[in-house]
Amino acid sequence: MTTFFEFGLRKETTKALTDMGFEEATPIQDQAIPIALSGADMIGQAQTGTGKTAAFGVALAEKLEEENNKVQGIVLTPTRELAIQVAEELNKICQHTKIKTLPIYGGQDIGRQIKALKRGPQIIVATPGRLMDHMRRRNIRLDNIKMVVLDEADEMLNMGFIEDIEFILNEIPTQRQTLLFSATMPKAIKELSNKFLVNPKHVAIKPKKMTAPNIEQQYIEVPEKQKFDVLCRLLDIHLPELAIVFGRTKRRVDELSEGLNKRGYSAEGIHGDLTQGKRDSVMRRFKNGSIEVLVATDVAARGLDITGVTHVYNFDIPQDAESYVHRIGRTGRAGKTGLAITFATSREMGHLKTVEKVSKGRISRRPIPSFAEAIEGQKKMTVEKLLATVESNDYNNYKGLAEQLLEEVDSVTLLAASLKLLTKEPNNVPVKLTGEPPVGTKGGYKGKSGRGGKGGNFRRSRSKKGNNRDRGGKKPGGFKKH
Ligand SMILES: Nc1ncnc2c1ncn2[C@@H]1O[C@H](COP(=O)(O)OP(=O)(O)OP(=O)(O)O)[C@@H](O)[C@H]1O
Ligand SMILES: [Mg+2]
Repeated sequence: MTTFFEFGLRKETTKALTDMGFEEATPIQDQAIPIALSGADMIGQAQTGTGKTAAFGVALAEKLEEENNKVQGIVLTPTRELAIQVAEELNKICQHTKIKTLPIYGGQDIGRQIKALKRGPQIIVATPGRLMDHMRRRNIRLDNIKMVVLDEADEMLNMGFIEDIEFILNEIPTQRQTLLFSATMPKAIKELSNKFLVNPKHVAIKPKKMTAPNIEQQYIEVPEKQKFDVLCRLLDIHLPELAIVFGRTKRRVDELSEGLNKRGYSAEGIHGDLTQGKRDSVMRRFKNGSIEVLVATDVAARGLDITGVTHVYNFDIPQDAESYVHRIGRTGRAGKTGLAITFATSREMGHLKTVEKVSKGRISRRPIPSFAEAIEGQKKMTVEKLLATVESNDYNNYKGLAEQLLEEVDSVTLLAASLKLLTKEPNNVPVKLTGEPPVGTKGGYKGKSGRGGKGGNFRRSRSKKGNNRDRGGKKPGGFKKH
């Protein structure tokens, strides 16, 4: 394994990486950093959670001029949350230099962004739609751009951003360096790279399977109507630190988060119809642990790096293998382990097998957990909490009361009653979700063909019919959301 010192980086960059706790380069960093530093165009592919951000971040930190207050680097991301996160990571990597990174994305006050742009950031991390707004208003000059990074390039194509990306790239001087990153690289990427990259070097850390090795993958065959109860049981059994539950549509996400709250879980939803303020506050509270379950559409499937996500639940099976790989990749990052569980109805079993085959991982079958197992899980949690309180030594105010009670009731009875009180027994508050058609069968959504990978027409035509899936930056009528 290579340490960052071996790349011959300037000391400001190596110091920042050390401050960030990075000791050795990950395999993608090991291979991509020297190529990016050499000035070559590059296509970089490596599994989720393996440090692609820092791979291009280090190159940006090294190659841009800190004394020059013109925008010299642009990173495009498919979602707003990812733009914010990537900008944060780049600011960390550049913390000992004068290089500043600004995220610009839809839904945020444009006046504020204009002011921030005037302060002269060297790097901009943007969603395509909002960057184009600024370009049209001439708030941003792109003639000093030296390096362009397309993060999650394939997703930007899936979302129908192809014309926007072409428009943006056509406005940037051609002597720039262009880098393209993702964990998945479907064929459509080839056309884009043929058009906009010059003799790109391919760096692919491609193990046998697309999914990261430290994610345990399971599925449960469960009828649509039982999914919600099964999810609650699993949450009680697994006791995740933080969990992400993926639902297919915005309505689904709303109904699921409402239902989970009714059953006593602290859950919030995130999807593209919420205001940016709400999206930001949900993400903030999830990151700081005040929400335990994030319910999300695919808007949260790509790139998000949230420490503490131990479990991912595909409440609705993803549309295709790529979506599966990215969704489950929100756990098991940076060497940590994670558990991903996918629900499939009997009619979706064929689709599940296809996802398993294409992603080349093994998804093992698990039975529907019982109510008794759920109670056992909760009891375990109570005992853990109780023992932690014993350890903390912070109960002396209660000792007198305990002695009084022990004069009346025997110790086992008292403790058993206390344990019952402390245990959140699974409740059965009725929760009704609107049914979703199965994926991969007639009447449902079709795997790949439904993604509109090339032209993006899918997105627009579906939205006209009132589909409320969450892939797509363009509202009917051609407005852009991102
Ligand atoms: N060399 C390193 N040593 C230790 N941790 C690292 C290193 N490089 C990156 N990380 C950490 O690993 C985590 C995942 O990195 P990152 O988000 O860049 O992954 P990614 O490859 O872009 O994944 P995805 O495909 O999901 O976008 C981050 O928390 C990051 O800070
Ligand atoms: Mg990433």
